[in-house]
Amino acid sequence: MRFLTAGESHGPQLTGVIEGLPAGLPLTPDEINPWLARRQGGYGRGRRMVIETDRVEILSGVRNGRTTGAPVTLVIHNADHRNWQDIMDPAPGSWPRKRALTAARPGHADLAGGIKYGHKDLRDVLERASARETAMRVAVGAVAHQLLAAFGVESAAHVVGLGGVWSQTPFDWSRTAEIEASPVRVLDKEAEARMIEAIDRAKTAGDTLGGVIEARFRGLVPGLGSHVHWDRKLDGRIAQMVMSIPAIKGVEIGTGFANAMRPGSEVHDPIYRDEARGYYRKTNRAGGLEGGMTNGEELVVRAALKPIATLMRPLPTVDVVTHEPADAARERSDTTAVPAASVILQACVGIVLAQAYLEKFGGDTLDELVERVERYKAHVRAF
Ligand SMILES: Cc1cc2nc3c(=O)[nH]c(=O)nc-3n(C[C@H](O)[C@H](O)[C@H](O)COP(=O)(O)O)c2cc1C
Ligand SMILES: C=C(O[C@@H]1CC(C(=O)O)=C[C@@H](OP(=O)(O)O)[C@H]1O)C(=O)O
Repeated sequence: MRFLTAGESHGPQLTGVIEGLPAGLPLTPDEINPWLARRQGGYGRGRRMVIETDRVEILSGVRNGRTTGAPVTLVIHNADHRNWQDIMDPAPGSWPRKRALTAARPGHADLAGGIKYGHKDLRDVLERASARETAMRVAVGAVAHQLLAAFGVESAAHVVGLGGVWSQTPFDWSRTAEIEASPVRVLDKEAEARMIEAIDRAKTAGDTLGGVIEARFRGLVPGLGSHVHWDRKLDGRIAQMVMSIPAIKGVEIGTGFANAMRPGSEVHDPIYRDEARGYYRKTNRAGGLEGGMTNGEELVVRAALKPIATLMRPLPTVDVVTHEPADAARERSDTTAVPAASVILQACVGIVLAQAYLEKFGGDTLDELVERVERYKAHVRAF
């Protein structure tokens, strides 16, 4: 399964094309729209999220609510486009353009993208660099999760830390509804209040915040990915996907960073087996991955999100037209996007896992795939 996304933040729409889905997968907008709503939520988002109510349209590859095996085309319209039509479509050759952005924002793609593609109006860069693109990636991730659900895989995501405040309440599968109801997607109520205060303080100060997020998957078969070649190792593929999410600057599997400072005897998860459970571990510091493969334990992926680059109290920069010192451009912006990013992380890791299932089990129809997965589960139990 592969996919492409296209579309600018303030253009008419985002488009996604997914190729390689099996036939027979139940799929309607109802499976995707709740993911889009979850991604739009979260305390600390800017006014753009008030303008948009993201809804997906499925334009190809599905009939009667099931995939046909043909490429699936997804569309999400940008409601804000109506306010940006003339800005997005300036007369050819006109300069200066309306709302041209020339004071490159430190931390955003503006300067490097402007130099690389020869744009002096850095809006030509930001329109595609914008995390608006993640709306379509989450839609693709929702489709991936439809597939994972057919194999018995469940997932969840939450915020571990935000703006210097750590949640002290560990993740709990029986409390995912509380995570969904929390404005900052944490279980720890005291931390939640302090995170909200931190966001309010940052907003008043014209500043922004980052944080740490976590996605979890259970029900995965062991042996997704492979140890035999670098580009088939699942941890590497997950890291690539996760690092491609805007503003994510670190990725961790299990307790990866803490493990680095402990002796092996306190890190590696001893192996047990009984008839009811098969092979299992009492600890999961490896986060469900060993040797580039799932090991049958819960997959735990963490990521570090830097603070939003656009500051209302701007940092020093240089104007790329005048070459004079300037204050960085100020655009309508989020104060933090950490809660939203946890949903993006969950969706995106789901894409890599769905790809790994399709590679391992093949098949042109969902029925074939499910049958092969079940047969493999029997092999795992007997091994
Ligand atoms: C959900 C989400 C929303 C974001 N919103 C903003 C924003 O409003 N303003 C901004 O400057 N950056 C925002 N970002 C981050 C930028 O898109 C990102 O920092 C930029 O594209 C540069 O890429 P890099 O941080 O990966 O290097 C957001 C990121 C995510 C994941
Ligand atoms: C539009 C989304 O996020 C945007 C990501 C973003 C950025 O620079 O990455 C900048 C902001 O865009 P705008 O200038 O239109 O307010 C965010 O709102 C979204 O998540 O759907």
